Amino acid sequence: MKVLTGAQMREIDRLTMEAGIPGLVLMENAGCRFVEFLERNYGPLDQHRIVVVCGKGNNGGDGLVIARQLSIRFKPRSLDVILAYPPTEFKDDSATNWKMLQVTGTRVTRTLEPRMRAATLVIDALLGTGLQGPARSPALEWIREINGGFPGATVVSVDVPSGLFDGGESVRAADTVTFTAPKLEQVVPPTCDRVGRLHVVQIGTPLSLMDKSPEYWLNVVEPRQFRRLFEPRPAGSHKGDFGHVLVIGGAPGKGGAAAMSGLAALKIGAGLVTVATAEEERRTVTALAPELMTQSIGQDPGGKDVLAIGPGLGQEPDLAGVAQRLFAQSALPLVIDADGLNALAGTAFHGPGPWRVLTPHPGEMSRLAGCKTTDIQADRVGVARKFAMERNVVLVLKGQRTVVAFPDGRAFLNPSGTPAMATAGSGDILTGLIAGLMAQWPDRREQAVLAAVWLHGRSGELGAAALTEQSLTATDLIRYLPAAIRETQA
Ligand SMILES: NC(=O)C1=CN([C@@H]2O[C@H](COP(=O)(O)OP(=O)(O)OC[C@H]3O[C@@H](n4cnc5c(N)ncnc54)[C@H](O)[C@@H]3O)[C@@H](O)[C@H]2O)[C@@H](O)CC1
Ligand SMILES: [K+]
Repeated sequence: MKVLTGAQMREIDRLTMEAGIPGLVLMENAGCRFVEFLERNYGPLDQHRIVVVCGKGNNGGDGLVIARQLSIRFKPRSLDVILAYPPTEFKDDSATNWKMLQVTGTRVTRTLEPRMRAATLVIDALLGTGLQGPARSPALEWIREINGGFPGATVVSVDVPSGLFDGGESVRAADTVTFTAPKLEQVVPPTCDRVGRLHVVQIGTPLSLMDKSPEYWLNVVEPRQFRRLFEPRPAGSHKGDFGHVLVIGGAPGKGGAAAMSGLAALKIGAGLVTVATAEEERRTVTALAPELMTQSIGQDPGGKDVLAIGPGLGQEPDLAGVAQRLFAQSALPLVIDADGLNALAGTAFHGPGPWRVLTPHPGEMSRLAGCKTTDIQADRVGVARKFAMERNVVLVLKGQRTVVAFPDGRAFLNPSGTPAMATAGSGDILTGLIAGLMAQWPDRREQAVLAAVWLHGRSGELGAAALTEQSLTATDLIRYLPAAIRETQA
């Protein structure tokens, strides 16, 4: 699903209206979809005490539609509209809706009366995509009231939690019902933490307006993109149909990392997995899973379909040289992680053509890109995208909301994951999942990478729910992988 900036959303709205769909219709649809959401998730609505806080722009206009629809269709126990600005400031479609609301006799005030503090639902229609910079007075005071002034209420935001802006104060919503497409601030940290559950509803904007244009290059990962990868296999399948992964890593004392990558590749369905390690680590590998084959680290990688280089590889110059050579010369697709990335850092590497998937965490990314970790974290999407395009690689920048950037300029944000996954070996599992899926799906490698990233995060969420955030360890991700895979078929 596409993600839009506020400016892109305004442009799409403009094009929609230019195409002949009136703004008033869009606003009515927005309000109706929002009320339907409330009915489904918080119904029966006649049991609620509802306060709708409206700004003076079109977001406030949506709030006026919501109040009118609630009043006509549901008769809540109480319904109050608070106007943050004098009603004379409403313009165009919002002004029209102001007139229409008055016909319903709904109670409207400019101040918060003490009885309203007993509200059970607060609708935040103060500021939407028209926000410029951090929220200012008087909207700012209303944001604070919405967050702290209604102790028993659930806050549901219209389109965007009002004031959502990195470095600004905003509403902290339980749910956000957004129109047409997710907006950038709703899906990237730190602002994504204030959105609550995000629901995208359609209000009549033709999605074709953004489908084709390369200008709309940012997306969120959704399981429906890759559900085909987990459909039942043909009855006559054999292990040779599902690819052979070779994991190269496991220096002395680090065999576990390579073994975990190998196990993850097996558990995501690769037909065969071999792990190449230091001689003394080969038993660590087979002890973790007897299904894994082993070979020595210097042995020819021939006969494999995908190579995963780096888990526990260590920093021996010889091994760094192996990683650099394979990166530059191998005709096979490669996944490169950990010490494999450190081997590339500081060299002027450029993807030679066959798939090169790099999976850095922010620290590794800082070494690859030669900049500070704080600069990367300040613009994760921008840094990842630029790097993928310049170096002709697929870049998987790990962290909260992992970014997957492709060399053609498209990027995807992954919504799944939990801080429980900040634990040793979590990255080794991801490397194995990516390699294992790429080996099975040589014609669907993009979907394979996105699926691996999503499943990794979702397994973490399911595992943390069962085991606690503290007790989840990397191999638990593999235990919860089947449940995550099943969700893609739901
Ligand atoms: N065709 C459209 O444009 C549609 C727009 N819709 C709604 O309209 C919203 C966008 O409407 P608008 O562009 O009118 O903008 P908003 O309603 O988001 O806000 C604009 C108002 O906020 C004020 N403002 C801007 N920055 C501020 C700041 N930092 N602090 C305090 N006040 C600030 C502006 O002075 C302006 O009065 C969307 O989020 C959506 O809810 C929907 O009705 C659907 C159709
Ligand atoms: K809002």
